[in-house]
Amino acid sequence: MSETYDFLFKFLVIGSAGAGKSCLLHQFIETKFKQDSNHTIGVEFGSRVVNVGGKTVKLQIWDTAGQERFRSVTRSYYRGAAGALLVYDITSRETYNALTNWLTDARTLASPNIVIILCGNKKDLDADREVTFLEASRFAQENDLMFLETSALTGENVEEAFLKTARTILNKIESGELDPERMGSGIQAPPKGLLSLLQHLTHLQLTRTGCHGENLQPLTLGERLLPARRYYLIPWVLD
Ligand SMILES: Nc1nc2c(ncn2[C@@H]2O[C@H](COP(=O)(O)OP(=O)(O)OP(=O)(O)O)[C@@H](O)[C@H]2O)c(=O)[nH]1
Repeated sequence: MSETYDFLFKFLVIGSAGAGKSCLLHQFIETKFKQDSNHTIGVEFGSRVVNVGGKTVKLQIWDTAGQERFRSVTRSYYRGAAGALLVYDITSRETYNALTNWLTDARTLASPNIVIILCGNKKDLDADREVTFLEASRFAQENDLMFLETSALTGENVEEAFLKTARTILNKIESGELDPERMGSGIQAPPKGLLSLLQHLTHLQLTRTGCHGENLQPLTLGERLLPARRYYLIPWVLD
């Protein structure tokens, strides 16, 4: 089934293990709570086409593993992201304290213009709260982030978090602050080139090892293939 859309935005979901990233993605894509969610290994992938500000936008969402041991793998997926959900668990101060590290990674490894929304997840567990709304909203303000408290369990504010981020990116495109033509902006028009058409149809992504043989990275359009590198086709959906 072919889809048409005006823009494709690459999104990341980042934050500490157990904050509820996979459940948020699942709630957004399937409109239901993911029971028995296990730790994510590396990255998982989901996509959904939404209407924002009169435009059709395909959100290509990468759900990353929060566990430290996957950090080097997940970091290689940051490149070219247009938006990110930075997630902590309102019942876990530990996940809140780690936000600064996640934020530094996002700002340095993704595009400098990345639009980030802070999500205080597990809003339904208010009785066990360790982080107040006020404290987190101050953090968001100081760090130029949008902010919502969400619940992947009840679905509260989940759709809003993704749509608010997409709307902000669109506004930046319309005001000229973001250039969708710029490589690495995380924004694409529908697939035209052979590489993106192949990826779009097969859900396989062409990746390569980095300069020193480390981390798999997605290939960008127009990139030349080099004999010293190794190339792999990997599925977009990893679970
Ligand atoms: N009550 C409640 N529980 C939630 C919510 N979101 C996630 N959970 C639970 O929190 C646990 C972790 O959720 P995951 O979505 O797997 O967490 P994650 O951030 O993807 O974790 P990693 O993949 O290890 O990085 C699971 O037991 C979920 O059932 C929520 O909004 N409310």
